[in-house]
Amino acid sequence: MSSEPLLEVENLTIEYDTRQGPLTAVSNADFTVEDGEYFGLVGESGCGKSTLAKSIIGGLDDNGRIASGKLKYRGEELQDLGDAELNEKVRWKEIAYIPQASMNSLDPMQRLSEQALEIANVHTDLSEEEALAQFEEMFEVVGLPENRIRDYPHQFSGGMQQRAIIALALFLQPSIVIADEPTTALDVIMQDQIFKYLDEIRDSTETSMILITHDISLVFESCDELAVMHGGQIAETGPITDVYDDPKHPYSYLLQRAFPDIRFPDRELETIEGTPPQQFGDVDYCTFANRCPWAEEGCREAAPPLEASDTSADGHRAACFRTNEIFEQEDPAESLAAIRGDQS
Ligand SMILES: Nc1ncnc2c1ncn2[C@@H]1O[C@H](COP(=O)(O)OP(=O)(O)OP(=O)(O)O)[C@@H](O)[C@H]1O
Repeated sequence: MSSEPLLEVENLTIEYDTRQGPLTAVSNADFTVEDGEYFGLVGESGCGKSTLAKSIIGGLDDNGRIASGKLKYRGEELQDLGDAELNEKVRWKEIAYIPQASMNSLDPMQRLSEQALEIANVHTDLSEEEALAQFEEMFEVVGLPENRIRDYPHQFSGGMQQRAIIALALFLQPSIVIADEPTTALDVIMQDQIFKYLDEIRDSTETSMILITHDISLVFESCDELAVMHGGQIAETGPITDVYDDPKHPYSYLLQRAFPDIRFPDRELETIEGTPPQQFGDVDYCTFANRCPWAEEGCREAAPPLEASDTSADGHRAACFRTNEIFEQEDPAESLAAIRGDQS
């Protein structure tokens, strides 16, 4: 096995051409996903999560492009590869992408087995028999009866369809599955079940997962590492336990307090005022500054580097000029209450 990290996102900037000029959807994103790791990419709607995910498999919309930076899969640079090369080298076999609203991506006219064979034909030399045997195996991993691979999508419930899609993504045994909001269309019970199966997949395969969601508590429950995105920038990244116990960026601190936490059942949930902004042109400022209770003028004058703070653990980095003051010298809850008190 190669000693290179599985996936490296290096200072990646992605732009869309729009009528108002180039929109910077992802700005200098930087993180690494290792073999077998479950990595959460989290942030509110519009933060750039899907754009980043799509760029990894070369699936950006026609008006989107990687403006700078690198994407490396086991050390090999992907950002300049064309469609044919990406198809041959990485898609499905190495990196599988489950898009948002993926239930609509199943072809209603085709049996699941036929959809699996189509993927296998394009991306592998497997015989029909081998491909179907592999698909049956994955049906079992996701908790579906293997004798139902020849069913049509409409013969499955919504949750079963979602599992069938995960089985399709897994069946060529990729090294990474990127799952973009895999459970948003499902009810809470189904969501729980899907996450239970994702856990089982972790135990029975070596697949890494990039789980994209707006729900930071889901990521805390199911991932090893995470990156919190805001306005196209990575606000904070690191091991789950460190970010959970010791957030170093105001956005992840507030986002964490916007979701229920079993440690603090009586705590009031935070609302984060405003919405993530759209950025045009160079993003040489902190995109959270206009929503951040702690922001100062300097936060609007330069983009803070994503770096370790004075006391952060290995691999734990945040992009905030004020992190040491807010999280080391003060108690963030007290200083937040004081700021809010002053403002009211
Ligand atoms: N094809 C496009 N053309 C122009 N702008 C786009 C395009 N696709 C996305 N954007 C913009 O890029 C930014 C990031 O969008 P993206 O879909 O990546 O965010 P997201 O965090 O995945 O949100 P969601 O969870 O709602 O999908 C947003 O401002 C969005 O409006």
